[in-house]
Amino acid sequence: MEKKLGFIGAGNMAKAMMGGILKNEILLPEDVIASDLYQPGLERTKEELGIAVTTDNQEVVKKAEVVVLSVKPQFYAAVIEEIREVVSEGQIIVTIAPGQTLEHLQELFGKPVKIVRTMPNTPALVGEGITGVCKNELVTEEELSYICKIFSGFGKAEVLSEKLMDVVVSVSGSSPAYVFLFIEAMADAAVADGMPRAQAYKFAAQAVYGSAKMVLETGKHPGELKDMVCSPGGTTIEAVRVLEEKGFRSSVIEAMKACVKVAKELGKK
Ligand SMILES: NC(=O)C1=CN([C@@H]2O[C@H](COP(=O)(O)OP(=O)(O)OC[C@H]3O[C@@H](n4cnc5c(N)ncnc54)[C@H](O)[C@@H]3O)[C@@H](O)[C@H]2O)C=CC1
Ligand SMILES: O=C(O)[C@@H]1CCC=N1
Repeated sequence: MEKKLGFIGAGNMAKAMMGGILKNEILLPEDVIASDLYQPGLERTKEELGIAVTTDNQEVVKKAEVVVLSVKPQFYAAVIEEIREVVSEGQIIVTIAPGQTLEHLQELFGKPVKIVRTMPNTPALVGEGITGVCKNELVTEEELSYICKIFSGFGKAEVLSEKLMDVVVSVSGSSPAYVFLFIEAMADAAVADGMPRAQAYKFAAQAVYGSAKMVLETGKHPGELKDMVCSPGGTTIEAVRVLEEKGFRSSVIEAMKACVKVAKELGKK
């Protein structure tokens, strides 16, 4: 029998995960419950997904064997304080917040609790997410596999060492935002050169999608794939020259280092 899955906080990330889990039939709507402080949002989620909803966080813990804490990192301490007494030994608490280490979470609970720390991303909504996963010593390998199965319902899930979790924030948790900026910028340029807006998004997004697929499916180095596009004396190498001149790669690297820094700082709060 499948375990019931609960979400405390039914915002963007929780809805992306629930959408992926239900669409791919990993769980049925009756096996999912979510709580939030914001009642109108909850009612919409109930209508859209057919799941049970409540404004009582403790009810989620009482009804679900696996509970995902899907509030902002700054609300973790308050939510844990609210639910810690009703969390039982056999339950699994899944976290999705940057910076919140297993050690810190354990301290907040103040008692032994099975915790799986993860970092998903919003492409979960369309079944193309990727999630980094690690666990504390109370979680068995079988339980970890079960959590990975749930996360695989909306993309890929990979177990890794906790010290890499801040990197996962920058390379996949936050990175859809940089990719959307990139797509928007490409579309703006296409519009500037006369293409209708909707068509520009389609062409830019499909080019990003196809390029990502080439990296994943050919196994070729991204540099080699880039070289395949650059004809001698052609259009692409000229665009590459300008991107290098404007510090494109360095901007991405610096932005991601800033992202990791904030993830580490969030863990100290
Ligand atoms: N949005 C993203 O792309 C990603 C977000 N995350 C993490 O997911 C978590 C949630 O982020 P988002 O969904 O983006 O935020 P959000 O603001 O969209 O959702 C958070 C929800 O929690 C609710 N909430 C606040 N306090 C609450 C409480 N005491 N009890 C119950 N519900 C409460 C809010 O009303 C809101 O609906 C954060 O920890 C974030 O770092 C992780 C990976 C990607
Ligand atoms: O911006 C944030 O803090 C969260 C974590 C990863 C994506 N969104």
